Amino acid sequence: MDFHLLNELGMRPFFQQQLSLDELENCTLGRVVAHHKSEVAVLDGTESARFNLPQNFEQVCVGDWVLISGERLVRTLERQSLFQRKAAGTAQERQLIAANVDSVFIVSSLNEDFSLNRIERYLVLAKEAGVEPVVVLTKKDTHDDPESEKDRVQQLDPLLEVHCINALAQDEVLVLKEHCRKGRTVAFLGSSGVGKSTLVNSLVGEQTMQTAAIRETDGKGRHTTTHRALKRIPGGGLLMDTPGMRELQLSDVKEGIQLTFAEIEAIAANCRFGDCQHEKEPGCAVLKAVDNDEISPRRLDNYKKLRREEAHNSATLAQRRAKDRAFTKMVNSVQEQSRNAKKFK
Ligand SMILES: Nc1nc2c(ncn2[C@@H]2O[C@H](COP(=O)(O)OP(=O)(O)OP(=O)(O)O)[C@@H](O)[C@H]2O)c(=O)[nH]1
Ligand SMILES: [Zn+2]
Repeated sequence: MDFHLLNELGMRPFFQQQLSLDELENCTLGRVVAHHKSEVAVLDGTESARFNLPQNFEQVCVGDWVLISGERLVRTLERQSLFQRKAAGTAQERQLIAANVDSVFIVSSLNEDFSLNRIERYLVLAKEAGVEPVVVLTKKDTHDDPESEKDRVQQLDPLLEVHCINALAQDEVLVLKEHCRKGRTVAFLGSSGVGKSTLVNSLVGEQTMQTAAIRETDGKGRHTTTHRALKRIPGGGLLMDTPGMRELQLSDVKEGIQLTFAEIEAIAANCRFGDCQHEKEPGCAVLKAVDNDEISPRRLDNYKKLRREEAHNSATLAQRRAKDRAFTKMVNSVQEQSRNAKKFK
């Protein structure tokens, strides 16, 4: 195995340590750059090859490291980070979207759409996935006081990396280069029109991006091209570009919420009631912190809203139906009671 080439694809001790001596000697490693129904395209340095997914093979996604023996996929290595989505309404089925991303750029433009709530929502997704978030505020050139907005974002978390740039200016985009260096994998989150493609183009250059396609051979040695969800940035790392990133939902993200709103969760430990909803319960430490200006009302509202959405989306279809049935039953019984009450009047 050529570890120098693999390192450029993101190989590091965390993955290497998972290999047995036997595997080190007899297998090769590759990174999944595209995933079709029953096939994956795997890059092992300069060229990529397609492999059939054996039946009963564990779920694989773009960004995964896989172990290969000859023409056969052996196993997937444990992931360092994972973006995933639970298929709507089912308990176990999950859809893996992107594995082993190192940094995710949360892009938000400094115009009317600018919203701390939305940034917090993306922070939840990043933290849940175990990926380092970097907030990038674009369209700095169109705003009178961009630094004040940057300060507001910084207040969400003093340790958060926040940049404020004009995405069209190549020299300003350089602040993100460190994240895109060789061996690093980056991804983008953000609404439509905020400047994600502009950033990518400024980072890698439109021309180079198009020519950066790596040759791929199929089993018969023919060269083919497929849509790659993991692309190499010329002279740098890898760019995760899968449509699934746009469809991430707030389901099964309890931990992401806890990490994003850590200070609220810590204060909530002092509420009188263990199940305090921080609405108007007596002895609520969170509401007291809002009164004392320690937590902004906006942030508390968004925390509650994201928690409700999380709970709703995480409920399985069966659970939702059961809830609906319980509700109907309750309504019927109330109606019956009221009818009976009238009867005996
Ligand atoms: N003035 C200015 N314009 C920008 C900046 N960033 C992006 N734009 C412009 O905003 C528009 C939308 O940018 P895109 O890069 O296409 O946005 P996107 O996030 O990729 O949008 P989708 O592809 O829909 O997800 C384009 O016309 C860009 O030229 C910036 O920092 N300053
Ligand atoms: Zn409370």
